[in-house]
Amino acid sequence: MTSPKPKLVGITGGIGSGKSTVAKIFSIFGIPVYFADDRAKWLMANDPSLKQQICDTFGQESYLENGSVNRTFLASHVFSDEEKVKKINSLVHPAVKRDFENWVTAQKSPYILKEAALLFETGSYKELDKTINVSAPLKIRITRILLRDPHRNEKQIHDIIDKQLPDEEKNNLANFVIKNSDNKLLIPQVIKIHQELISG
Ligand SMILES: Nc1ncnc2c1ncn2[C@@H]1O[C@H](COP(=O)(O)OP(=O)(O)OP(=O)(O)O)[C@@H](O)[C@H]1O
Repeated sequence: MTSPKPKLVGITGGIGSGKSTVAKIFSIFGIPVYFADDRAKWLMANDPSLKQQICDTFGQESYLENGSVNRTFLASHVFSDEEKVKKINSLVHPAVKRDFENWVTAQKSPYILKEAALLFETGSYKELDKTINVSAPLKIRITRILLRDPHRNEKQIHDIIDKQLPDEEKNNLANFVIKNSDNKLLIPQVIKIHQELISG
């Protein structure tokens, strides 16, 4: 007998909102989590067909001689140009979609989580059954990012924030909102959503 397909739940949030932290709490409760942004990086470095497409589009310089991604080249020649960002996304997103679909078929759980920074911005939330937005005040997010990534400065963080939907819009689109300010406990909020997802 085949087990029923798990419910697909997206978890997102602006930079530094704590979506990875919250996703890790769900995974401690035994819920499988697909970290889409990490997986996209892995696929760019390891999927032969995606690597070939990237080389064909942006040149052999996209990879170093040892086969690893040439981050310096991509940062200055691809990620700095909006049209090229769209192009590379049009190569990476289908690869992630296929990889996610393969991964889902192997999961035995009432629901699984897909963690991604741009779930609403890319429209990929439409392929999911439910969504969770992790929300935190901007000031707290910036403080936490500067602590986590000391190499970043506030301007770089604001540049990323400007490319993301505002928190209020994401809260309106999401089925569930987890508040991650300093005075809110995460685990009770995770338990409540977990119970709704397994009973609904
Ligand atoms: N409730 C909290 N209290 C204190 N620190 C927190 C809390 N939640 C998250 N953090 C810390 O804030 C930082 C950002 O959290 P996390 O990496 O989970 O965010 P994210 O939304 O996944 O970020 P990004 O979009 O950059 O990947 C991390 O260092 C994390 O440990």
